[in-house]
Amino acid sequence: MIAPETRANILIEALPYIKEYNGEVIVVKYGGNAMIDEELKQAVIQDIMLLHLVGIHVVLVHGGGPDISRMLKKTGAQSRFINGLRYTDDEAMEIVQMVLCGKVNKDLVRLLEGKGIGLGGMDGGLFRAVKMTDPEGTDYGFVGDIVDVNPKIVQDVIDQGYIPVISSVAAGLEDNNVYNVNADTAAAKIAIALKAKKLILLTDVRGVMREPGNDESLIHDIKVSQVPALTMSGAISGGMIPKVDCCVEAVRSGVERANIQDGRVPHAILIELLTNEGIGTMFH
Ligand SMILES: Nc1ncnc2c1ncn2[C@@H]1O[C@H](COP(=O)(O)OP(=O)(O)O)[C@@H](O)[C@H]1O
Ligand SMILES: CC(=O)N[C@@H](CCC(=O)OP(=O)(O)O)C(=O)O
Repeated sequence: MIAPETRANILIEALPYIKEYNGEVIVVKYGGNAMIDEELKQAVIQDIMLLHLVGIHVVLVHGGGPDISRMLKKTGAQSRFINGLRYTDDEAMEIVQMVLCGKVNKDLVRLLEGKGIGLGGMDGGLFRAVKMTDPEGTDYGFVGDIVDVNPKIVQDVIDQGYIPVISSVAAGLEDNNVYNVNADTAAAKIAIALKAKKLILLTDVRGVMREPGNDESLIHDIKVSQVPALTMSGAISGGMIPKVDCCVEAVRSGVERANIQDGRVPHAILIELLTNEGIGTMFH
């Protein structure tokens, strides 16, 4: 049982942080690997609701990679990842759109109990993408690189007092295709376009590790200028590659701070934003 004075003190301790973030946009990316447990999902939703009610404009961008892989498996298709991105053929693209814009998006919107509005990258011209390429000429199929962001629809939803819940698909800029976009990248793009104060990427590890798998090697904070050396060391692989890249892009483009943190910790968002217990890896 917590004494009433202690409870009041906890709230008062949060006051400077609430003042700092009041009226600001915070983009939270909630990854599929941290979404598996219903109790944790509920804790994430409670955090977002609390922040919303104290006047902090949370924009939720979600993943759903494991759900897509499960659904692909049901159809007999395999999932293949290259540099942390899903190779997406046209059949996979249909599943990606169904799972992300349908099941995952609407489940989160429902949990927000009337406060959430679901948006896909096609809504209101939010994201336009071209086919992803890289210097090696890798073919990723219908994986898109967002080249144009029109955040008006998201700002309108915020201005009307709702919480935007965004899925990472995009309309083709130069063709009629729909593209699959990594959700971390989509979160960074929207954070930049909305001039968000902070980008938080929730995942299933404590943050960026110097030695993956060794929790003791967690890097607490990192200057974006230090990232190339870290990448060269080979410490960053798989799904961590797009995460690190997009934190760097966000910070370089004016987002004050980007954080990669453990979505398996209950109330990780509140701990990061409203206490002095910074968790995870902070990019600045
Ligand atoms: N240096 C590293 N530090 C931490 N995790 C790493 C690192 N390199 C690779 N990873 C992997 O990246 C994964 C997170 O990416 P991903 O599975 O795509 O998460 P999400 O579904 O949350 O987007 C971790 O579970 C871990 O296996
Ligand atoms: C291009 C690409 O890889 N797209 C991702 C989109 C979903 C996503 O990013 O989900 P998580 O955040 O849960 O990993 C995919 O198809 O899995």
